[in-house]
Amino acid sequence: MTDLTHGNGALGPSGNSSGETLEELREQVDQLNNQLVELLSRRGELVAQIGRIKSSEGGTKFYDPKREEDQLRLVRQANKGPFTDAAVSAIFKEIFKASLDLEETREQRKLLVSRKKHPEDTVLTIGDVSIGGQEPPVLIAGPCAVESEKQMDSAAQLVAELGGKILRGGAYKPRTSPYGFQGMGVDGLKLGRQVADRYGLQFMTEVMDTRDVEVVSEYADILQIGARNMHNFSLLREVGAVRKPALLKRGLSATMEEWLYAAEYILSGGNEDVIMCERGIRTFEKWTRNTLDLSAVALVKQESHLPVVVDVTHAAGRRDLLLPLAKAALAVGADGIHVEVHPQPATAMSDNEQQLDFAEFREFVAGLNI
Ligand SMILES: C=C(O[C@@H]1C=C(C(=O)O)C=C[C@H]1O)C(=O)O
Repeated sequence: MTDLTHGNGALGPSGNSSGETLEELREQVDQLNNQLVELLSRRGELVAQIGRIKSSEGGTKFYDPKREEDQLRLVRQANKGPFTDAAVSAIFKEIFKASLDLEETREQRKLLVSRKKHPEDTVLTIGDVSIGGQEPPVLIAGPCAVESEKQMDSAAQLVAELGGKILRGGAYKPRTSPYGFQGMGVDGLKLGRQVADRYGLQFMTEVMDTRDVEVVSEYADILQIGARNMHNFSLLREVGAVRKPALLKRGLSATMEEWLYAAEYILSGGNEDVIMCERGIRTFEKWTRNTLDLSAVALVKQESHLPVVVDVTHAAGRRDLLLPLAKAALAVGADGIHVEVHPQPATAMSDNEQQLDFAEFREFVAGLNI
């Protein structure tokens, strides 16, 4: 700074005392701007070179807060005013931010979930089930919660008979009230596994707690991450560290970007087998429990290579809309439908309003024609 203002004589004595006109002063400011831009460009070239060295050494983290802090200290020492140290620091922080963008090339900034990184559809193979790409849509069905051997056995038998491939059933239930049925825990996991095996189905169940990821992985074929846990980054990381497919429900009020970033947590941990599940979002509408966001299904399929399924049960929260919504979901490209079915929904320990009984489920599957 001192060099620029005094060293090369670009500026004469400042202020009106010099007798310079407004135009003359502005002319000098314009010249200085040009010099500043030239210096910034030279600085940018150097930073880009530093970025290339970091990449060639295998680095993926370009941000170096200590290096930035050291520079800020030197800059403050060099500052002779009239700008305050705080003002000069703020300007340099902006320069560091813009410089970081130069270091991280576009290629490196592409997300693992993105089609830009991975243009082909991801097709997951789970046992004898394939999901995604050109595969026919998959039916995921079962009770909301695992409640008993009898309940699970009858539901699984029907799901298998009607062509369902994946049996669902919660052993750990995220209930609004702490006094609501919380699930059977490990006993529920064991029951789900046994019954799924009995009918040649894959078993999907929710994992709510990082401490349960190991035990749930032991019994389940697919780990479900519920809408309320989509923002639970510790859980996402934990699921990213195991080698079990995960079904990631969209959070109640999550944007598509937040939902994709949540999936990125899992993929970046090394677990590439993620199924996205749209389950309705919270809106002002009261006649449905949630609003099914079909544009999210179509758009996430465009933006990402991951399979997308639609949970029609939670999307609307009412039985009369399940079939039309499921048809619409398939029409916009969903890779599967998720629906809850229970032998006696009226006495179910959770979600009585939404689960289909067996007759309704038969009708639903017949209407869906998958
Ligand atoms: C250029 C570097 O990388 C980043 C950008 C910096 C800058 O613009 O000065 C400083 C530290 C890093 O956050 C570096 O590490 O030197």
